[in-house]
Amino acid sequence: MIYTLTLNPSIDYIMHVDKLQPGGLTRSTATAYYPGGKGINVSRVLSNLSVPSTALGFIGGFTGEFIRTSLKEKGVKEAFIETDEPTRINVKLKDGRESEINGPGPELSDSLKGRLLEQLHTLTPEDVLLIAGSVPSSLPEDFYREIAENLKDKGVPMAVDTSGRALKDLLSYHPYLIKPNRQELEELFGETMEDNRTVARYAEKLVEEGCRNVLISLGGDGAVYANHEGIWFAEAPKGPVVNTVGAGDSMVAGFLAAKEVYLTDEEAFKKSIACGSATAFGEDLCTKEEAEALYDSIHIYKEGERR
Ligand SMILES: Nc1ncnc2c1ncn2[C@@H]1O[C@H](COP(=O)(O)OP(=O)(O)OP(=O)(O)O)[C@@H](O)[C@H]1O
Ligand SMILES: O=P(O)(O)OC[C@@]1(O)O[C@H](CO)[C@@H](O)[C@@H]1O
Repeated sequence: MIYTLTLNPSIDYIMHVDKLQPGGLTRSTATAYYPGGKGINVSRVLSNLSVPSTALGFIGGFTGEFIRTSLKEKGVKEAFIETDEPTRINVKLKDGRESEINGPGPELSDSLKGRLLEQLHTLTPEDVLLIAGSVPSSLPEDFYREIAENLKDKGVPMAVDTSGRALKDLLSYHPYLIKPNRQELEELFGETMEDNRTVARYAEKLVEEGCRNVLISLGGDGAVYANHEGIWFAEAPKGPVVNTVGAGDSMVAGFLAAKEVYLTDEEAFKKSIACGSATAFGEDLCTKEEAEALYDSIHIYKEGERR
């Protein structure tokens, strides 16, 4: 079973505006709301791709209830731990650009934290644990490391989509998959990476450090994928960009879904791009059909081989 962990879920409240009036009243032209948080997005896309998963993390209040109900309707299993305070609402403002205001999330006590660690201890090497998103400020900054340390002797494969200190902390635990975007990769190595060849060298470095599958997402520029057998490049399909929130999560879901049905690494890479771009081209996270429609148009090539 794939378990997705979202420490700080959200309702994503999308607000379209013609022109934002800072300090004044702006009337939104259209709104929508979706269950959000990176792990939850991965679970939602997995469900669209007919791959079961269980969503874990902390939720609470009326906002948490909305997430529970939405996941139930989609047939996503969940085993959330209830918080006293409500789950946060993250505002995604669209005025031709995309601006995001993410809430801090509820206070999480030591006892809630302990319950999560106990829950995670029941996972087995046949499972995959996806760790995604920021660590809420009420938890220790190195909480992901604590989780990894706790699972160290259990052989649970970990897929990681986080940034900064949390990402750095997890590298030494040899994750099954990591998916930094360009900015997160630059932050990790303290280098600016202008071209994809440079990105590839750092992806290779991460493989040498023990990450089994390294997916670097490059937004509209596509992606780079590295494992112990080589490095692949892909351009992103061209299309009308409607919403990139969750594009990276869709990418992770596409990769994990492909590996669940034993597709090759190259096919998994292609599927990850198809899912990421299909999400970027739609209002909500991609459906199976939307991702399939893009799959054949994606050309990938291996470093050292003819394009
Ligand atoms: N403008 C775009 N055109 C086509 N595809 C895109 C575009 N932006 C994103 N994508 C697709 O989505 C994938 C992930 O995008 P990106 O690098 O923006 O992830 P991210 O920064 O992790 O996103 P997020 O954190 O918002 O989920 C890309 O590899 C690509 O396949
Ligand atoms: O605050 P975090 O945990 O870093 O990110 C949360 C978030 O921005 O990430 C998802 C998109 O990837 C959204 O659904 C959600 O609002």
